[in-house]
Amino acid sequence: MELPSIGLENVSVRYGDRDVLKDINISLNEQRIGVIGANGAGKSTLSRLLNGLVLPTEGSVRIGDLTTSQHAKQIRRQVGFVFQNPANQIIMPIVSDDIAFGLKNLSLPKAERIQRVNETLHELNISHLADRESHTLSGGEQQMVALASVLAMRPETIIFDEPTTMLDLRNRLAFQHEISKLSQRAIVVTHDLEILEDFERVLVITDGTVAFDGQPADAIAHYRQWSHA
Ligand SMILES: Nc1ncnc2c1ncn2[C@@H]1O[C@H](COP(=O)(O)OP(=O)(O)OP(=O)(O)O)[C@@H](O)[C@H]1O
Repeated sequence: MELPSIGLENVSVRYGDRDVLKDINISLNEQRIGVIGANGAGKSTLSRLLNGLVLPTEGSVRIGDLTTSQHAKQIRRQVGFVFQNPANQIIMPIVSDDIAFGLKNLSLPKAERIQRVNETLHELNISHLADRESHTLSGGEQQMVALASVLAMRPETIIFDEPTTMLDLRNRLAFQHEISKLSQRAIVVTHDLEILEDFERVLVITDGTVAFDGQPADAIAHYRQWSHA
């Protein structure tokens, strides 16, 4: 799969008189990218910029030839987002309907929609949840269903905002395995440093800037050192 380059050029995000992200310039071409840093550093804001959920106050965010300010709708199809709180993402009362929901917008034939739902449930080892009422799921089960809904859409890039917070060890490993298999690009915001071990690149965000950008082990060492200071 040819992955479009993601570029942030002179990007700042301001809320009121507060600079949450400050003049960020980065180009993302890797397939597995982690984003770590302290609470409130700006990680979620950065991740939300990448599919146009947040627009820059200054500068531009480019996905291939498209910019989030001008091509929000096209970019939403290319860049999926798995929210930290799955309750924000699950829409339909029954799990399999929820996973099928987004597929309707892709104009796929019904048989293919059903097949994709089943395949995705199977890949994530959650086929047993297919007929469950969404509101009766545990937090971790909801997180897996939210993940399935985005995976079923097969976007080129998937952004995960703290995807493992509610997962037990087994589901965390299933998630990690799923990420390692993806042909898509995954950008993962997390406090769970272990899941980034095999990633190609990790950004450390400190106070609205990219304080470190490199290999996972070096980025984690930088973050640990910063946290102890
Ligand atoms: N819509 C908003 N309006 C005002 N301030 C905001 C808004 N969204 C985020 N912020 C502020 O911007 C800062 C960065 O928030 P962000 O959610 O990006 O941090 P984070 O690094 O993801 O933190 P955490 O690890 O706690 O999730 C925080 O101080 C937050 O309060």
